[in-house]
Amino acid sequence: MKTCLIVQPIHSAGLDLLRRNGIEPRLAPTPDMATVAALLPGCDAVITRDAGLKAEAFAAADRLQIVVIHGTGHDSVDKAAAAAKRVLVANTPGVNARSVAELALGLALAVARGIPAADRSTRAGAPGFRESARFTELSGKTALIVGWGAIGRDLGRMLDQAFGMRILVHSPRAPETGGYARVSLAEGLAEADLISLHTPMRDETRNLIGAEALAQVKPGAILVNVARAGLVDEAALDRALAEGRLAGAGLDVYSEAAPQGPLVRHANVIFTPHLGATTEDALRRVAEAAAGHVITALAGGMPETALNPEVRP
Ligand SMILES: NC(=O)C1=CN([C@@H]2O[C@H](COP(=O)(O)OP(=O)(O)OC[C@H]3O[C@@H](n4cnc5c(N)ncnc54)[C@H](O)[C@@H]3O)[C@@H](O)[C@H]2O)C=CC1
Ligand SMILES: O=C(O)C(=O)COP(=O)(O)O
Repeated sequence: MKTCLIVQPIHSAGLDLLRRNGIEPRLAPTPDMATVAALLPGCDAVITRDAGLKAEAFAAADRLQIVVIHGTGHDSVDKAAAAAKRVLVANTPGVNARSVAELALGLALAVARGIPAADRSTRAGAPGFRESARFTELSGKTALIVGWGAIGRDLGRMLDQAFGMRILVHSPRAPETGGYARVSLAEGLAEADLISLHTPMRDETRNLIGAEALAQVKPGAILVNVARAGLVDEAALDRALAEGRLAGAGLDVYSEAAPQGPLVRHANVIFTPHLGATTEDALRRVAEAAAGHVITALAGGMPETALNPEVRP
């Protein structure tokens, strides 16, 4: 019997698919790497989410053939350790894009209309919220999409088709922009009323939105980050918010320290706990796609989305 370690819970549809193909899922009780390393000996495959798989866990692997990242971003898996152990790494790109784009849209609207603050005020029975509210429409305004991939494209089209927004695209390597204007980051920041981040986390994108970028934003812009925490310098964002340079920010991803840090004092910052792909629809699709990659690899095949196919000549 082959075994697949499930580092963080996934939709039961993926677990059922594994079992129907003779692969036993083994569920880690917690995703910390010491626990994962203790469970890895004897496992043929791993499915992991944002906890990834780190070098200390790879060190414990004795028959591991494939690690599948449940999702798109693969920054959480140690690729060098995988290569050293000749373990395939695959992800499920694009499968969750619609859910993530919908959350980005939701965060943009929630900031634009102060929905969480309005809810808190209503529940507290506090008077005067309506009278003091000064919010804005998205319609007819300009959106900058940073990273024109599966999610950025989906969001850009929704903002265009549903709100008539002018779409600017900053994505240096994207082959096409669907006819929308391609801009430098500085040009986009200067013009956009909504800035939405959809690039992978890499060395080159770390702190992409830092003090320099935030000094260039159009006053009153909204920032949405549903990509990765490291794209935004949180101290610089805190200063920009304190100085009133932004209307607010919607953050699905943020540093571990953020919920105890200065950003929470801003009522116009909305946090969601990495919920972009957490819909019944996306969770089911991604779990099935991840299980499919495990089944393919353990049968001797190459998953279409393998990130390091060279480990198996
Ligand atoms: N909050 C959540 O639950 C989720 C977050 N994500 C994050 O969103 C990211 C994007 O996801 P997808 O759109 O599916 O990926 P994708 O790979 O389809 O698109 C990424 C795009 O970013 C562009 N890009 C790369 N470097 C860039 C740079 N320096 N500046 C501007 N653009 C750059 C690429 O050319 C590509 O067009 C993922 O890497 C992941 O980190 C993805 C899914 C769920
Ligand atoms: O796809 C991604 O990169 C994500 O961040 C979503 O991850 P998840 O499927 O929710 O574990």
